Amino acid sequence: MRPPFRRSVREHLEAIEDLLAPVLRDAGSEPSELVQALGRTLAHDLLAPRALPPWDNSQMDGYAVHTGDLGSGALRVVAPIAAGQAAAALVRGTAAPIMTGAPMPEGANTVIPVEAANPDRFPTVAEVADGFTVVLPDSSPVGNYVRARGSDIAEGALVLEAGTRLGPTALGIVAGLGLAEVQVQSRPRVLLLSTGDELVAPGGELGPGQIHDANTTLLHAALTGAGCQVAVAGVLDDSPEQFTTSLRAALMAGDRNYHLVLSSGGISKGAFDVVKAVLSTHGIDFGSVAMQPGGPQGSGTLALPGCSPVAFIALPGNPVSAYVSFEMFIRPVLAMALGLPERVLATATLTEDLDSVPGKLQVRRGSYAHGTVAPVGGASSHLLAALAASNAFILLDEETTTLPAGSRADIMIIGDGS
Ligand SMILES: Nc1nc2c(c(=O)[nH]1)N[C@H]1C(S)=C(S)[C@@H](COP(=O)(O)OP(=O)(O)OC[C@H]3O[C@@H](n4cnc5c(N)ncnc54)[C@H](O)[C@@H]3O)O[C@H]1N2
Ligand code: MOO
Repeated sequence: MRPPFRRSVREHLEAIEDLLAPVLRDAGSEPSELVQALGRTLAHDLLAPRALPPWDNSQMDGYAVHTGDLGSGALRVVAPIAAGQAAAALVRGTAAPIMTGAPMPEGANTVIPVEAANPDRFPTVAEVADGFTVVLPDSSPVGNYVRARGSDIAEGALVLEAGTRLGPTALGIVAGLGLAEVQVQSRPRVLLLSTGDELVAPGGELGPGQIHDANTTLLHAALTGAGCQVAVAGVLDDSPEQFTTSLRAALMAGDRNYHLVLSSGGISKGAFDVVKAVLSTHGIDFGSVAMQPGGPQGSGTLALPGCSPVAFIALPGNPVSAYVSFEMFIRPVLAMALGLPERVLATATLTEDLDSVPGKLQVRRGSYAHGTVAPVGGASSHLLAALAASNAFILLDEETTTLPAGSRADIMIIGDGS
């Protein structure tokens, strides 16, 4: 057992990075169908297996012609080329009706939009058979309204880099290149547990002194939103023996190969703080971080006899403390590993005075809009409704003890937390 640590926010973030980043790097990859890959992270660089467009094609409904035939009077119109057809070579001195996306016939090097033709329409089949002619403008640049082969992406070019988070546009280009599957990073597998004999699952009846378990849902949703696959162990018993037995059973159940175990509660100075009591002798360091809320923290590689070693992060039990800790220490590491957008840091004009504890980063909850941030709720870490009404954290650094209304405050935009 090591003595309790005292860390700055930066030091604790570095400790979590050191713990988690190597584990996430080795999480492996798997194939995924395209829409199922939405929000997942590309495992390898993706090179274009073919050029896009795969051949020169028309950007307009019009006439495909050779520029050398313009300005020499009416041209005989030949059979039209539709999208999805192979085009016959253009005979010099003729004009081929061509539809948007249809392949350019060999021998044609420009497209005249139908609106610029005289007459400004396409002939019927019978008119073509009767020798329909068209008068086109005297000149047109070579390549006008022609979408050249490979002008979107050349064959073999890098389309998407490994680590790209796949959104609709990335998936669109993958589909456009004709690929039905994409190799994505496997989701980190997280085992989530809460502690506290006072906790009852949502939907359950409360006995005296009991409250509903908010953290399991809060952290489950936050982890899922950050690209993890979560297994819920539920609320483990507060007695050290029962806790150890249940934790071992949870680690051995399911597919077992967790990348991270995340707990909330049971880590401060209470008489029943079981997580700290049991795990400090099994490889987990506990201590305090200069942050409020989220002061008590634990982290390390859990070495429970009979179980494979696994990264373990112990968050404090107050719901706001647990969520702030997730945002400050866990999400940034997941974001780095999975290519998630990082939280935006900005400044905003504060609407009311705020006080802060010296020596700690104070993380207050706020509502941010149009360059202004209004504190929501007080500093207390049980204020779950105020957290839900916030879209930003207001960050008051270690040196700040008071920040008056009207001053610029540092904020971190969390949106709806997803
Ligand atoms: N003497 C001291 N007491 C406390 C200290 C301290 O330094 N000295 N630190 C306080 C701070 S700060 C925090 S944060 C909490 C952290 O306590 P624990 O991690 O041991 O958490 P618990 O005691 O189990 O619970 C704290 C609080 O949160 C509620 N809780 C816990 N889990 C859930 C859950 N899943 N869903 C909803 N609410 C939950 C629990 O009922 C308690 O009210 O310690 C302070 N005390
Ligand atoms: O850190 Mo506790 O998180 O201040 O409530």
